[in-house]
Amino acid sequence: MSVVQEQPASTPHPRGAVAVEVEQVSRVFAGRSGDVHALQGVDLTVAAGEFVSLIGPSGCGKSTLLRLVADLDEPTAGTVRVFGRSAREARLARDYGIAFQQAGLLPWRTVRANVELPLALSGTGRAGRRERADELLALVGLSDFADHHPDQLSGGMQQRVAIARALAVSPSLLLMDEPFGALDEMTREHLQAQLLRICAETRAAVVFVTHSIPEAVFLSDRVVVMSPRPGRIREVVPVTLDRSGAATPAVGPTDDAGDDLRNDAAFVASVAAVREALHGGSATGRGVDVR
Ligand SMILES: Nc1ncnc2c1ncn2[C@@H]1O[C@H](COP(=O)(O)OP(=O)(O)OP(=O)(O)O)[C@@H](O)[C@H]1O
Repeated sequence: MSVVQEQPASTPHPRGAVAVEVEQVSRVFAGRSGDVHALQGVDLTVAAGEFVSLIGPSGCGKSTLLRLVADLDEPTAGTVRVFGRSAREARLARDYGIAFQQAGLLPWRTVRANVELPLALSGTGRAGRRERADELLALVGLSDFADHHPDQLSGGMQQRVAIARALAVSPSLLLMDEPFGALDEMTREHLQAQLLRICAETRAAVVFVTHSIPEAVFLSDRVVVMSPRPGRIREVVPVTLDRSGAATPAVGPTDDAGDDLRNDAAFVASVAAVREALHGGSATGRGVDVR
């Protein structure tokens, strides 16, 4: 996992207002039976502090796009910039935190030591690391497992550790690929609310891949709807919701404010708009596995 330099949480990134700029990006993979056009001519700009979800049918290139932003892969054509830098420079400058589908934890380190790792790399002292790691483990509900090793945890718990680790140094940009995919519904909704709160506090920009329309709408300022392969942006659905209630810390074990938001007419309308964008209008919408 990449990690980020510690920056004052409330200060905008020094490189200006654009977190991610993807211009005319294509990615072609050499497959056994010919080229696979995963992405074609994709343009996307994510502002600093903006939450953008990518949604679309399986294989439409969502993860590929995220991996290009993270410099885990290179575009066949086009450019990717992160806070004004190339994706490579941004990775080396540790401009972002990553939480991907596979937790990618280090098996020989305890849960706490995994969360502390990015803090150690950014030079945080021992006491500070421990305090921050314990705070994040409490946030994801894993305080009792700090001294366990990853293989003693369920898949969903491992994912929560990876999320805590991605948040460790309050990144200006979070890249998340179905981070809540393996979680039960209650934990998932709880972590969605926590993520909103964290983003409100840190003003981090987020690029978030999901298969869940309600999840995308709950979290996002804009939902980017992609078309089946070759992945292109079919439509960008703006979401305007008052999330101030949902982003405040829950007092009990449930996130009632999040429930209120999900019952809001504006939420229901946005879910319908994204669903329409995904399924509407063309035969290519068939076979979409998005919930
Ligand atoms: N390294 C690779 N080599 C060859 N083909 C690849 C590679 N990575 C991705 N692909 C292909 O590119 C296409 C897009 O894959 P990608 O994983 O980005 O889709 P996705 O939208 O994230 O899918 P899902 O929702 O199922 O996770 C798929 O057809 C996939 O098989």
